[in-house]
Amino acid sequence: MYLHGTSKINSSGHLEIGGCDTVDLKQTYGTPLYIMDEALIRQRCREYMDAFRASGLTFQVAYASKAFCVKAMCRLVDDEGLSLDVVSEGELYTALQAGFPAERIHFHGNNKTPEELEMAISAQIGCFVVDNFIEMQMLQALAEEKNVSVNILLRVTPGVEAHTHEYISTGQTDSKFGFDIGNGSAFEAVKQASGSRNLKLLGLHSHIGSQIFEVDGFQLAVSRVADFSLEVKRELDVTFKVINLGGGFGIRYMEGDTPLAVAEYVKAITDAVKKFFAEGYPQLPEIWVEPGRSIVGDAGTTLYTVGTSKDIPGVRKYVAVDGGMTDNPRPALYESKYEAMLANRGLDRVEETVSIAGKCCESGDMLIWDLELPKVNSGDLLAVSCTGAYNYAMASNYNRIRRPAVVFVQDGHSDLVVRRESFEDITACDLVPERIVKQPSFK
Ligand SMILES: Cc1ncc(COP(=O)(O)O)c(C=O)c1O
Ligand SMILES: N[C@@H](CCCC[NH3+])C(=O)O
Repeated sequence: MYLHGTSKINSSGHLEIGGCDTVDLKQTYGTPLYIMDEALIRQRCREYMDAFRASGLTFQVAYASKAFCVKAMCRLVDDEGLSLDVVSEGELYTALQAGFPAERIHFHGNNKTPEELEMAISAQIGCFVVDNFIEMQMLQALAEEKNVSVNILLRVTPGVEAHTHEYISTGQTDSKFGFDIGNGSAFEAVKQASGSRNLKLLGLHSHIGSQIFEVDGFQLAVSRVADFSLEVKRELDVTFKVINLGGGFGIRYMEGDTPLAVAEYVKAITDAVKKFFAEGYPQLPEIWVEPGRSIVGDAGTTLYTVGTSKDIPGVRKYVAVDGGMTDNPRPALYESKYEAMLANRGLDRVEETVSIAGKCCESGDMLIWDLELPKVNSGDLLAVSCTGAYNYAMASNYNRIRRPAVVFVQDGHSDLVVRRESFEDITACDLVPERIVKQPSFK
């Protein structure tokens, strides 16, 4: 397994992250456990901020909180000076509860409810990324009612097909998100937004997809957005102050993955902005981006305890862990691949090829196929790397499995940032109608 950030094998042969021995972490917190390398998260935040500073452009880096949104993470991101992108009232609530400055919060989503818009207006967030005409009308009406002016960006689909899994590709014309540049709907949206009384149109937003390794898709998106901005300037005399180019920068999950360094992505984007907005545009726009996965993805490791196994001679050996698709649905959803190792036996040599099964009542609940490990025993610890993004965030209670705890580790200290769910949590929202009430059979 590739060792990201501060991960290393210590002299006892144990995986250590942030100076914490994972065998000790299991003793303290139990498994499954998400372990987040705080130093690596901070390093990634700084890589973005430094690269943008070097570009000389005015910028905002908004962490896409959908990747991993808990209060401690919001605090950390604020501490590093980033902005925050939220897509629901739940994420907004978490950010506000964490004391994240509202003026640096951007609100996304293709179906924001009136309640969500109200909540965000009342909180005086920095910007709404408006996705469609119905939302624009709703937002205008609510802002007018409250007699306030709200900042907006219009989300456009630039007609760029990102080279990634089709379920996480979003910039193409046939997408549920945004106003299409190609069919005139983006132009109409600019016309309406720039004419509205209570909406302050700052600019455009484009996001082409996720886990992208090449820069050409981003460069093409910048050129399409720049062409469109010039058209809008010419036809409507509207100038954009801000261009938001979304997130999507890829990370290394597996050996064959070849992401660029953060600085290279940023340079490609900022150079493209300088190039395509150079001619005919009154000023270089402010550039905003929204990285999620590339801030937290490789900082996360999930620690499991091995339970049962099933050997089918000549076919395959299944080794089951105490988690699965409930804490990491990505293999089942996207056929995502992960690397893993035995965290308590990091120096032992490889002896067998096994497939890692989750504990859900679902044949598709497989975390890793054909993984080379030392001879695995019940009670061993399995560490799966690169689980910081879209794992805890997409976790579920399927089979009424309790969501794991999350710890931040740094310099030999561990801090619990999300406690493990309890049985009470699992049944907290259940109600039993009076007519079928019976005393609980288990306390
Ligand atoms: C609008 C928007 N912004 C930002 C992101 C973050 O993407 P990533 O985690 O790939 O950086 C996403 C998710 O793909 C998104 O939909
Ligand atoms: N949730 C996806 C990516 C989509 C992100 C949001 N647009 C993943 O796990 O890779």
